[in-house]
Amino acid sequence: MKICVLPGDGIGPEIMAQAVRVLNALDLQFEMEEALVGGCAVDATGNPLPEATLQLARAADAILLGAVGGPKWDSHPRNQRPELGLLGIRKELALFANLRPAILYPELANASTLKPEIVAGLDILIVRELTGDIYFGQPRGIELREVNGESQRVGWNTMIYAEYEIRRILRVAFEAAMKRGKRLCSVDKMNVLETTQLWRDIAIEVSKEFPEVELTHMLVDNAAMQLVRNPKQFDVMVTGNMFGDILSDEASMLTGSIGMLPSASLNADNKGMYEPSHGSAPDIAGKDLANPLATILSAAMMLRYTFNQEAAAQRIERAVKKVLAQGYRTGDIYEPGTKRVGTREMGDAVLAAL
Ligand SMILES: NC(=O)c1ccc[n+]([C@@H]2O[C@H](COP(=O)([O-])OP(=O)(O)OC[C@H]3O[C@@H](n4cnc5c(N)ncnc54)[C@H](O)[C@@H]3O)[C@@H](O)[C@H]2O)c1
Ligand SMILES: CC(C)[C@H](C(=O)O)[C@@H](O)C(=O)O
Ligand SMILES: [Mg+2]
Repeated sequence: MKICVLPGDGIGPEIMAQAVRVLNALDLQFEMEEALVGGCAVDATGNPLPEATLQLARAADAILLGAVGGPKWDSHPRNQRPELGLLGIRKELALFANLRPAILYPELANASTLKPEIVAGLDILIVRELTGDIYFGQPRGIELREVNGESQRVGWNTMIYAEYEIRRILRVAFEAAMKRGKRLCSVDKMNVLETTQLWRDIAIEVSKEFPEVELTHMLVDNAAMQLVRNPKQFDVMVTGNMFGDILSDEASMLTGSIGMLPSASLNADNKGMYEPSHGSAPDIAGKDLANPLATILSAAMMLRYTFNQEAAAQRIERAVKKVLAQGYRTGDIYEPGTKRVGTREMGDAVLAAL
């Protein structure tokens, strides 16, 4: 089981260290190799995704990523943006299916931004398309154009989906729904955008292959509202790259914190990159404050989806549940009466629970 470990920037190395300790505590044989991606790779090589990193990622069975980016690189030219390292791996490895489970651990009911009775038992899976949409669409750019009789800078991007891209992510979502509550909500903006009119048409076509799943459609603005009004109406949600980015951050707060939301980014062969849904959290980086649980839970997803080690995945998930029951909390999920711990201590607690 070869794992390419990419700690990245900001809190990335701190949370990754805890996930690696947890993996090493299992009775499994991993070969782990670390490489640079993001801002640290820009600093070392000028390239957010050095060729050596890409090669290692290709050669590995799975990739574990911390986070990339930070203010240090905000004024770098666009081809040196740390985020390009992440987007580059997703695209190069065709990791088109991003699974983001938003699950409320009962111990965190009070950490949720919603009332306990609205979120109790929450278990939603957001299936986000990850290699298309406005993120990758061409043409794009910033240039001088004649507007209203004067020369002005204009910025533009292209929201584009080909039929095959929509079809394959819809199939992943329907298959996930088959294994869960058999309800799928497809989120689009078909009232305004042609791209998502096509999305809705194809969702309806693909639904014919899955007659047991109840397919509903929702416009993205309403979906954002419904997520905080009554999130338990959802089982599986499927949407495009950009809407999925936004809705999954929103959903994370229903579970208490973005520091709790893991993710799997899979290709057609279940090769995957596993990453927390949050970013490099520059405001708390280097202070031993970050919540490592999203990364640790991402490692559990890796064991489940790429390595078929369901028992080991559940062992990690039970350990996380246990440390929460024992009252351990990083600052993002802290409430009076619980034990506030740092990143490393949270890792210690998970190891002890294992
Ligand atoms: N997958 C990724 O690598 C990824 C994802 C999102 C953002 N980013 C990048 O991260 C940088 C910062 O972005 P941002 O501030 O918009 O989003 P962010 O997710 O990094 O942080 C948003 C807020 O959530 C908090 N937070 C995030 N993760 C946490 C954790 N594990 N524990 C406790 N608190 C946590 C942060 O402290 C911050 O207050 C940007 O450069 C952005 O592009 C990277
Ligand atoms: C860092 C950024 C490119 C990334 C995204 O938008 O996909 C992040 O926000 C995420 O959710 O993984
Ligand atoms: Mg995001």
